Parts: sequence; structure tokens; C-alpha cells
Amino acid sequence: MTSKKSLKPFLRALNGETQSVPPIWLMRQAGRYLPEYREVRASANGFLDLCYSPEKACEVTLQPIRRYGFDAAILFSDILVIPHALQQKVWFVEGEGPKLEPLKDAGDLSILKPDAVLGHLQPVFETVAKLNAALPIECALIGFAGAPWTIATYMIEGGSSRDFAKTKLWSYRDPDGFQRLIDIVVEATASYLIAQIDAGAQALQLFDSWAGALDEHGFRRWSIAPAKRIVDIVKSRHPDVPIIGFPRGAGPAYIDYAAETGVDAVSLDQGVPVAWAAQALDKSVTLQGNLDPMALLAGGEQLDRAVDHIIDGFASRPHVFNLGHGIIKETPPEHVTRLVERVRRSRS
Ligand SMILES: Cc1c2[nH]c(c1CCC(=O)O)Cc1[nH]c(c(CCC(=O)O)c1C)Cc1[nH]c(c(CCC(=O)O)c1C)Cc1[nH]c(c(C)c1CCC(=O)O)C2
Repeated sequence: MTSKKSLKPFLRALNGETQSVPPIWLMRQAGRYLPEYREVRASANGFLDLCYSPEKACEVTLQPIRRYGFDAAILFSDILVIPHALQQKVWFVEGEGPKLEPLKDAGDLSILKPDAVLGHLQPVFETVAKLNAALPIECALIGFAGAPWTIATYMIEGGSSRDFAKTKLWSYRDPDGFQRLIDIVVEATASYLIAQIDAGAQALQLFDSWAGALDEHGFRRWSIAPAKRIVDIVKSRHPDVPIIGFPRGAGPAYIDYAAETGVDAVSLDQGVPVAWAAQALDKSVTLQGNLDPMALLAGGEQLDRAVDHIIDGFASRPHVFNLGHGIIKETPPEHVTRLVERVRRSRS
């Protein structure tokens, strides 16, 4: 039997424990700001090949753990492996980001092959199993997926987008057809996350990176409702594995997300005021965040001040220190060293 005390610090925070020094990990902690990542990346046959090569994916996941001793490792993969596993065409262009052959309307949904998903993703589960064996005992392993709304934006826009016009217009003009796409992604994502836990993931994060683009009604239907269904399905199989929700840009709607989806924690973007979140969000929910990635890139005393503000503001609640969004690739690795030392300075 594992007592609460013997849990890793990161899992203790997700379990609702307030700690004098919060555990820390960073979104996109494995990536191009690290020279050792760039070296492995150059040896792969493109970015997706790196995601599907268990040995290499395991190596790049471990790199930031070796360098900084973070409290959690996040599986190295990408949210776009789900459209790819559904047999949509997905590729990455150097310097431009992801490209997909876009779905135009509900008539294109027959392209998607839900039965192919788990077979396609076997290499990812192999990476999870390797990591589970390789990670230091005090370091937790996070599995993840994109939330259906965010995944749908890539599937419909064919890549990154500024205004999500095609996706939003589809959702307004043909909500039933759009719901069918969301349902396909919900089912694929829930089985993908369950398989990650079966392979050894100890916590999950659901990235709804573009939740902030939705209006009030859209947020309920396309962000909260699908997240709740995924949480329900995953928890029916693995009730004890904590889930972090990240409805980036949700603003005051973070309150509804935390209360209504069933997640154990929410990750806050840097736009959320610390004092507001600390008092307004359900006390049973662990808060993660929310340093501005640009403050980390800038470094220096302003970084220290921003870190202290977050640590102090969340001191009376269970908290996981993180960024408000992914680390920027120009960030000097020494700034991350400074950040980790600052967060842990009271740890003896
Ligand atoms: C929207 C999104 C994506 N991917 C992800 C999100 C959600 C989080 C967020 O909002 O940032 C999530 C993601 N992407 C990656 C991880 C791995 C684990 C980690 O956080 O260290 C995770 C958790 C690796 C990656 N995913 C990507 C890279 C860089 C690609 C490379 O090495 O060539 C990495 C390390 C590529 C990617 N993947 C995606 C984009 C838009 C891009 C291009 C942008 C960029 O180049 O930074 C889609």
C-alpha cells in the first residue's frame, strides 16, 4: 500500500496536498531551447518520426530531467498524433509548424478511421513503458493529449490559425456535423489516454490550447462537455490517476471548467491573475502555473520577482509551478536553472 507521504511531490500536489515548496515542471520542457534536443532531432527523419521512435522520444523526454531535476517528465509526443492516427494526412514543415490536409465539412468525416488509432500509436505506448522504467523514483510521468476543440481546429484549418474562422463557422453553421467530429476525437482521445496509463503514465494533462477563442456557449459545448466526457471515460477505468485540464485563455470561465469537467487540477495561463485564481477557483482543485514564458526568456531580477509573486500567491493551496504556456525556443537554458533554484530556494 502506498501512503500519501510516499507519493512523489508532483502527485502529492495533485492529490490536494499543500507543500512549502511546490513541485515544478515546464510545458514543452523537452524541445529546441536545449542543444541536446536539437542534436537528437537532427538525427530523426522529421518531427513525427521522432515522436514514433521510442528510443529517441525516451531520450529527449529525459534530457530536461537530467539537466534540471524537474518533479515530472512529460511524455515526448505531440497532440497531432491523434488526427494522424485517425489517418488524416499530417506533416511538419521546418520553420512553419504543422500541416494537415483539412477536413472541409461533415462529408469528409468518412476519411477518419477510429479503428486504426490504437494500433498506430503503439510506439508511443512503448515510449511510455521505457520512460516508466528509466525515470528517477521521485519524478512522475505525465501522459497527455490535445482536447477535442483544439484538435478540431488543426483538423479543419489544416494547421495553425489566427482566428479559427473555418472551425468556428462550421461549428455555427452545422453544429450536428461538428459534434460528430468532436465525438470521434473524444472517443479516440479517451482510449489513447487509457492506453498511456496502462503503459505507465501516472497523471494526464489535457491541452485545450485554443479554448480562449470560444464564446460562452461554445466554451460549454466544445471545451467543457468533451473534456467532461473524456474525464468520465478515463476515470471509469482509472479513478485514481489525476487529470490536469488546460483551457488556455478561458479567463473567468476557468471557474466553470474546474467545477464542471471533473479534472483534479487546472493549468492557468499567464493572463489569469494569481490572487483572483487563488480565491475564486474551487478549493478542491490543484492549481498549476502560471509564469509568463517571456519572463523566463528575459531572465534576471524581473524573472525572480514574477516567480516569487506566483509562489506567494498560491502558498496556501496545492500548487504545481509551471509556465502559462510552452517554453519559447530562444530561452537560454541557464534561465531555467535560475528559475528552478528560485522555486526551490527554501528547500533544505
Ligand atoms: C498546440 C500544440 C501542439 N503540440 C502541443 C500543443 C499543446 C500545447 C501548446 O499550446 O503549445 C503539445 C506538445 N508538443 C510537444 C510536446 C512534448 C512534451 C513537452 O512538453 O516537452 C507537447 C506536450 C513537442 C513539440 N511539438 C512541436 C515541437 C517542435 C518541433 C521540432 O522539434 O521541430 C515540439 C518539441 C511542434 C508543434 N506541435 C504543435 C505546434 C503548433 C507545433 C509547431 C510550433 C513549434 O514549432 O513550436 C501542436
